[in-house]
Order: sequence, then structure tokens, then C-alpha cells
Amino acid sequence: MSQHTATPESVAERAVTPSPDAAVPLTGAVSFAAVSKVYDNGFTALDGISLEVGVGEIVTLVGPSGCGKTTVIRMAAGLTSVSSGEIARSTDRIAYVFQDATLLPWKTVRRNVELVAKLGKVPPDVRARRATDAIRAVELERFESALPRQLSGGMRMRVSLARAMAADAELMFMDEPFAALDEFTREEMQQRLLDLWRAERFSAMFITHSIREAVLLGHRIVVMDAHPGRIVDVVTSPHPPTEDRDDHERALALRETEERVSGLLAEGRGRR
Ligand SMILES: Nc1ncnc2c1ncn2[C@@H]1O[C@H](COP(=O)(O)OP(=O)(O)OP(=O)(O)O)[C@@H](O)[C@H]1O
Repeated sequence: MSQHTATPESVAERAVTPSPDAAVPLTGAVSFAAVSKVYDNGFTALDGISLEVGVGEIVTLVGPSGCGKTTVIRMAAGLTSVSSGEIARSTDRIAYVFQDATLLPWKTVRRNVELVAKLGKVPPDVRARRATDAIRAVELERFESALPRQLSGGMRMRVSLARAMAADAELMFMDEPFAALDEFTREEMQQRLLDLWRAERFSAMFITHSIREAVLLGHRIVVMDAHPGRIVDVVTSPHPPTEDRDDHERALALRETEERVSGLLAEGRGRR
């Protein structure tokens, strides 16, 4: 792994700047302008990331382990500081699905699902309705009163996903939310997420290790590489999730896009 020689002290640490005070002109949901991240141990995780996520756009991120995908979305969500460059975000109504379910162990499924909406001051009746819909979307109706320890790992991730769905967020950050699910449930959840997106048109940054998932869900697919972490290309989907269609032509186009993304990732591996 490449190590940055700069000491952390030599790097100005800047927090995420939500608009309207943002220094970066913001036309989309999130803008990254030449953003770099050097961690406290001097490791350069990201070098010069520039990207704009449009309002109502799902951007998926793929790349080898350690290329900085989580760091990108943590910075955009304001959970990790920026070392140089600027990030602007159009809204504070965000939801974040972590790699682990991160549920409160003493609260039931329903209470966990309502939590982010409650913190976001969504009125109680709206909150309850959204939680009911979200719990149904992840097919956990029978487990509403269960505690997290009574659920499997995949079920806990579905609760975490439902919590984000119930939050009434304008911007979602999702860090491999489906990785722990079996193939069948994963496909179900992908469709539920797209159903919700078609109804609400939130903006999203979605990390995945599955090229297929990245192409299926993304309007654009950000392909990253490591050492240091950077964007190597941004591929536009020929059939974005705006279209609720399932035909041969679409399947072929998605397959071609998967091959293109796969090729870009292989080029990165070849360079390392
Ligand atoms: N707090 C930290 N301090 C030092 N280095 C860190 C820290 N957090 C992450 N890193 C390093 O930064 C790099 C990017 O990490 P990050 O988690 O963003 O990558 P990723 O692409 O999301 O990885 P994965 O696909 O395995 O989840 C990695 O090399 C990681 O070891």
C-alpha cells in the first residue's frame, strides 16, 4: 500500500460544507471538488476525487477493497473530515446504511426502524406509516416486535435498510447494504429499493462489490482504483432505473455495461 509522506498536521482538515454556505457551486445533491483524504496515520486514502451526484440520481461505486469507497460516502455524509478539496451537499435530510446493521439491541424491530425518522423529527403518524411500509418492503412484518438478537445477520441488515427507507431522506448513503443477503433476498431487496426510488426519487450513493448490482441500480457507475484511491471512470447506464422494464434489449445493454465496468476494473488490476 502506498503511504503518503505528509504528516497529518500538514494537511488542513475540513468538515463537509452543506449548502447554502458551500464554497463549491452546487447544482446537484452532492458535489466533490478535488477531494483528498489523508488519515491521521499519514495514509492517503483518496487523491483528487471530483464528482457530482445529481438530484434524484443513484450513483453506484465499485472498486477493489480499500480503494476508498466507504471514505467517499462517509465524507459526503459528514462522518469523516476532508483533508483537501471541498464537498457540498444540498440537504441534511440524509440516511446512511452502514456495512453492519448497527441496531439498538434493546429496541424492537419497529422501534429501530422508526429511529432515524424520529431523530429527523418526522411527525409520529407519518413515521408510523413509513415504518409499516418499510417493514413490509423488507418482508419482516412477522418480526416487528422481535429484538435484534432474535434475528439472523441478513434479517438485521434488512431492518437497517428499512430504517433508511422510513427516514424520509432526500439523500441516501448505502455501504454494501445487500452483501450479507442470500441471492434471492438480494434481488428482492434491489427491486424494493428501486420501487421506493421510483416513488420518492431520492438521491443516493450506493457501494457494492457486485458489478451486476452496480449496473442494475445505478444511473451512473463510478469505477474506482486503489493506491491511492481515485476515480478511473464514470460509466452511464444505457437503461437507468427510471425505466421499469424487463426485456431482452435492456438485458443485453446491461450485460454490455457490466462487461465494460469489469474491463475497467481489470485494467486497474493490471496497472497494480
Ligand atoms: N481511520 C482510518 N485510519 C487509517 N486508514 C484508514 C482509516 N479508515 C480507512 N483507512 C484506509 O483507507 C483505505 C480506504 O478505506 P475504505 O474503507 O474507504 O475502502 P473501501 O473501498 O470502502 O474498502 P472495502 O471495499 O474493503 O470496504 C483503506 O486502505 C483503509 O485501510
